[in-house]
Amino acid sequence: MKIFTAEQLYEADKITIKKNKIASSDLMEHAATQVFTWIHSRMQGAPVPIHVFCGIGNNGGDGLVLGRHLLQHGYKVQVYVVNFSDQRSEDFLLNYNRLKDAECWPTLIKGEGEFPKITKDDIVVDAIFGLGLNRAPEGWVKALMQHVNDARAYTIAVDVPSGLYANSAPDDMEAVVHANMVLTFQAPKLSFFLPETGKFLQSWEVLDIGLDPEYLNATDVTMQLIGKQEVLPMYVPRQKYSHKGNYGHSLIIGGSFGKIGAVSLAGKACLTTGAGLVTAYIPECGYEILQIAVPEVMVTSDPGKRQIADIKFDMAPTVIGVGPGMGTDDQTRNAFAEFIRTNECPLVIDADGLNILAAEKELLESLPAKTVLTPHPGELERLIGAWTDDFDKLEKTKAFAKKYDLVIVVKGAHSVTVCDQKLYINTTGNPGMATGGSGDVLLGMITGLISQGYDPLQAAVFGVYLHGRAADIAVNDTSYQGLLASDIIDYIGDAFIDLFKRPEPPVHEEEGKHE
Ligand SMILES: NC(=O)C1=CN([C@@H]2O[C@H](COP(=O)(O)OP(=O)(O)OC[C@H]3O[C@@H](n4cnc5c(N)ncnc54)[C@H](OP(=O)(O)O)[C@@H]3O)[C@@H](O)[C@H]2O)[C@H](O)CC1
Ligand SMILES: [K+]
Repeated sequence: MKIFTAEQLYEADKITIKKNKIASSDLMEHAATQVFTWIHSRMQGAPVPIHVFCGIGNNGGDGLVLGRHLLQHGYKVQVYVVNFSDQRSEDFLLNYNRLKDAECWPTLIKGEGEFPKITKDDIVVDAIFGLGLNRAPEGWVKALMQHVNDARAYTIAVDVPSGLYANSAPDDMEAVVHANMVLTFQAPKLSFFLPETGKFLQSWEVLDIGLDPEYLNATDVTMQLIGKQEVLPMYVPRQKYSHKGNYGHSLIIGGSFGKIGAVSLAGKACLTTGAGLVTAYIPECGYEILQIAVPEVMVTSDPGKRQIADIKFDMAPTVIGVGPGMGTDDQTRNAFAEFIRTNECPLVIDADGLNILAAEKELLESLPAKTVLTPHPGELERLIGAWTDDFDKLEKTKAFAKKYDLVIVVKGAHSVTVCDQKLYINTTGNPGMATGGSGDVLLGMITGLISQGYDPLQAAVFGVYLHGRAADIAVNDTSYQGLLASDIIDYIGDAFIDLFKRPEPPVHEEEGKHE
């Protein structure tokens, strides 16, 4: 699914109005009616108090239209105008009058003493600010937002939670409405998926407000949300008359005394994702462990007993996954550096491989084009330096990926794959995956996909999706707490089967405020 910037959505708005020869108020009526229908189909007329807070722009206008429909359908609704400015938008004013014509007089809020009482059993609709926010909410407006948050009522935000921008960091983290549900117009916004801003919402749903499909289709975006629909076309079916030689030979390099398990996990995940053959290259101490732990994986041992000391192998791998459990001992560091300088095979690099790259940045110049790096935030920071916020982090990652022609998977609740100035935001996965070894499994899976012929970007995007999906299916049996990295491997097969099963659920749960 495409993620548009606020600027692109405003443009779509204009084009739709012009092309369809409609008034902007018609678009507002349509958009807000969708919000009403969403609420009405769930509440079925229940007499629960609903507080609709409207700003003075078009987001507020949406709130006024919603208030009118709720009122006309007999809901117990109170509409407030958060009167932070006299510069009311035209469509706000039109709908303000329509609301009055429907015998509803909104309550004007002009300061702190005028906040209504909200109980936690009420419903709040936040239509204070939308895409037009251009500075931090201050004074009593900020206090009102906090008053709404403190009430802990079920809160539905129109388009975006007030205080959040679509594609940049909020100016004030204390001045953001916490939403249980965001009913967002036409397309999800980037801020819904990044850790510092995604925490302000629990769930989101897109309402199709009928913006010009031609414009939306033709407009190039730099951000995409990756779900089943996006990965299905990448899937390459297994051919009947194929053999293991058709699916590549992966080499996994890593491991050290006490961390041979990382290579077992990566090797097994690589095979389970479909690689034809997998060889593990590990220090001598791991030889028997690995042969017993994963009999399907072949093992070549390094001359180093407890850690890798000199990377030399007598085979021609299709792809190499390197780093898991490898350590950063001096000998290993030198061996890794020498390997990187001479290697020409496609690479996937994680963990200590990334740490050595961060310490010896000149090695980055020697990486093959489209090498896949899979850093967690700590590893990423060592590579690209500090960032000011999540949006800056992605900009810096884009620049870094461009400089060295890399595919970078920024791991997190929504892992983001960065390549060629584009962002691919994953939708699968769950907090159970915050457990030792799940990164090793991901490295193995991406390596296994490249082994079969997926190009590195597709392998990263598809691998991240499958990894999360396997864990999502697994937690039904294991719970979040009980999920082990090896369980993710056990469910990779189910994740493949699931590609051809049921459609995606419409509601997207985020890690939200309400613990
Ligand atoms: N195509 C669509 O997606 C549609 C969107 N709709 C809705 O319209 C909003 C965007 O509406 P807009 O009027 O552009 O902006 P807002 O309502 O978000 O903001 C209103 C004004 O508030 C002022 N402002 C901004 N920041 C602050 C602040 N921190 N404190 C006080 N005031 C602030 C600003 O005016 P200024 O002149 O004061 O700068 C804003 O203009 C979109 O989100 C949808 O909900 C349509 O209804 C349907 C189509
Ligand atoms: K809002």
